[in-house]
Amino acid sequence: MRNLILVGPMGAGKSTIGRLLAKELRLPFKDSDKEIELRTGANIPWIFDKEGELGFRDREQAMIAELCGCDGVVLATGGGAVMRDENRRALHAGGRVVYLHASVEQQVGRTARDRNRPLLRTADPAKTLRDLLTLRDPLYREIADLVVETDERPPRMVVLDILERLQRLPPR
Ligand SMILES: Nc1ncnc2c1ncn2[C@@H]1O[C@H](COP(=O)(O)OP(=O)(O)OP(=O)(O)O)[C@@H](O)[C@H]1O
Ligand SMILES: O=C(O)C1=C[C@@H](O)[C@@H](O)[C@H](O)C1
Ligand SMILES: [Mg+2]
Repeated sequence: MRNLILVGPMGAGKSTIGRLLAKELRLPFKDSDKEIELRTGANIPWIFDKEGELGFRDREQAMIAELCGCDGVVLATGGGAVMRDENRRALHAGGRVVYLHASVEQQVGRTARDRNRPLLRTADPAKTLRDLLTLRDPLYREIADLVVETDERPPRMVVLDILERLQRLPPR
C-alpha cells in the first residue's frame, strides 16, 4: 500500500502520532491542515472566518486529493475530512487507513487549551465533540484498515501498536 493515512476526531492525536510514525518509518510526514495553512498563508480559524466552513472544506478536498496521490508518506488528515464521499474514496485508495479512536472525555481534555479549532468555539465543546463523533465514527470505520485506541495510552505506545498490527494486515 502506498501511504499510511491517519483519520479520527480532533484530539485523537493524528498530528502527534503521524509525526512519530513517520520518524520511525523514515518517511516524509504531511499534515493536511498544515499543508492548507502553508498553501494559503492563513491559519484555519482565519479561513473559516473569511470563507466559511464550505470554503475550508473545498480547500481540504483539493489537498486530500493531492496528498493521496503521493507515494510513501505518512498523512494526518483533518478531523472532518471523512465527511465528503470524494475524500473517503481518495483516502481508501491512497493507502492503509488507521482510525485513531479517542473517547469524547479524552478529546475534551486534549483540545481544551488550543484555540486553533474553530468548530470548538461553542458554548459546550464537549457536546459539540459528542455530536461530531456520533456523526463521523461510522465514516472513520467505513474506510479504516485498523481501529486503534488512544485513551490512556501515551503516543509511543500507540505508535508501537500501529506498527505491529500493520505487519499482520492481510493484503487488500
Ligand atoms: N495518546 C495520547 N495521550 C495523551 N495526549 C495525547 C495523545 N495523543 C495526542 N495527545 C495530545 O493531544 C493534543 C492533540 O493532539 P493532536 O494535535 O495530535 O490531535 P489531532 O488528531 O491532530 O487533532 P486535529 O484534528 O484537531 O488536528 C496534543 O496536545 C497532543 O500532545
Ligand atoms: O473536525 C473538524 O472538522 C476539523 C478538524 C481539524 O483537524 C481541522 O481540519 C478543522 O479545525 C476542522
Ligand atoms: Mg492535527
